[in-house]
Amino acid sequence: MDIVISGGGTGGHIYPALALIKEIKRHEPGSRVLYIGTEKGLESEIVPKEGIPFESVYITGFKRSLSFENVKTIMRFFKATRRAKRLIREFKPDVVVGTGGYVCGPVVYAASSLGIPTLIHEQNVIPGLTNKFLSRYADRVAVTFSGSASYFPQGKTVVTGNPRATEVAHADGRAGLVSLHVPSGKKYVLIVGGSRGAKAINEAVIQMAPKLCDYPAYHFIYVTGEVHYDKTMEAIKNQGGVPENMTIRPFIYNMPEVLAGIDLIVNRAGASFLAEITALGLPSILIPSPYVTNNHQEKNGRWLEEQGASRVITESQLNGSLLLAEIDAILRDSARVDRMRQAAKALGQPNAATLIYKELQAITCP
Ligand SMILES: CC(=O)N[C@H]1[C@@H](OP(=O)(O)OP(=O)(O)OC[C@H]2O[C@@H](n3ccc(=O)[nH]c3=O)[C@H](O)[C@@H]2O)O[C@H](CO)[C@@H](O)[C@@H]1O
Repeated sequence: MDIVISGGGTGGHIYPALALIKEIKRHEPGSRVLYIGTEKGLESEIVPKEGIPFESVYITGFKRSLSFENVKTIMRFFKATRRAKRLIREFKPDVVVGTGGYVCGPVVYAASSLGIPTLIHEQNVIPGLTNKFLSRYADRVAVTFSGSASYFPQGKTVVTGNPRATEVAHADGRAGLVSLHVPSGKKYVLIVGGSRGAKAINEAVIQMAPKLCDYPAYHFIYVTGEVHYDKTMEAIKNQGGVPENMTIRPFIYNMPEVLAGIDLIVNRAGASFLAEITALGLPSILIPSPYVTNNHQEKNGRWLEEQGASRVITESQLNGSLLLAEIDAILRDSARVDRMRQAAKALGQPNAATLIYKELQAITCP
């Protein structure tokens, strides 16, 4: 199955695409793949690192308020569609897939107008603008949560889960910990602010860093986000240095393995991470980003909290002492950890990638 795939801006749209590529290649090793993204998005860095051919189009997102920029965006959309059509005609795929982010707009629209089968994937409970627009043209809409099916046309919408869940469910946790050179026999806490890092979480971690030596049974793996790394390191060093029980990274490229090895995650509430957490049955403390469309991260996070899988802390409540106290309260209580694990696992959809692959087969060989 030869596939053109597009998804971008942040990791939450890119990693589901990469997971789906892995699944297709597992079934059909000879498949050819072309990834179309933007130069500005994280995909221009992540995708070539995976050895996947990458082409870009130039496109920006719509502003929700009235703005002249939107007129420019429409012009860019038509130009990007023309380029996407050229790339698709040259590549001749069997199917074109979009995994969200505005770059999918011109790519999936171009494919549909060329008569090529298309599928889009939605990660969040509340869908993004691009996917809502594309759902009119796509042959299939694969959603992660049954709750989002009502936003899309009936008859072509299927609940599959997020393909990244499948990848994470098969990961080797021991290899993840070894790759980070962390000491053995600890309880491991991963702190990460989504795929780009989060200033508010970084500030809380800087506050709690000097107190971590009081918790020698725990090892903290802390991901700052690429753009925040230098400043955060400087702040931690100015307070007496990196604690012995802390490992700091700007970004983790083997995240599935690392997630499979840890005991607790502190994170934003982005949908791809949540698919991963639930596939593994991992207890979590979630600090939803308040800066996203329709406050959708809080809805994602509260959904897990209601099921008993997570503890949600809002950004306005967040500080270093509260975060450290919550981490300790969960890890000290093994019965609570077990309950959270089971609740998370019950929400996981580890066969998501296979379900989407079957949908792709159905639309390419109707
Ligand atoms: C600010 C913003 O618009 N955020 C959105 C974005 O979040 P964001 O891009 O942060 O997405 P998620 O938190 O959902 O997923 C991040 C992905 O990046 C991976 N990862 C992250 C850090 C790292 O060091 N290494 C690594 O591999 C994770 O394993 C995961 O697969 O897309 C999500 C859709 O999925 C949405 O729900 C979020 O609201």
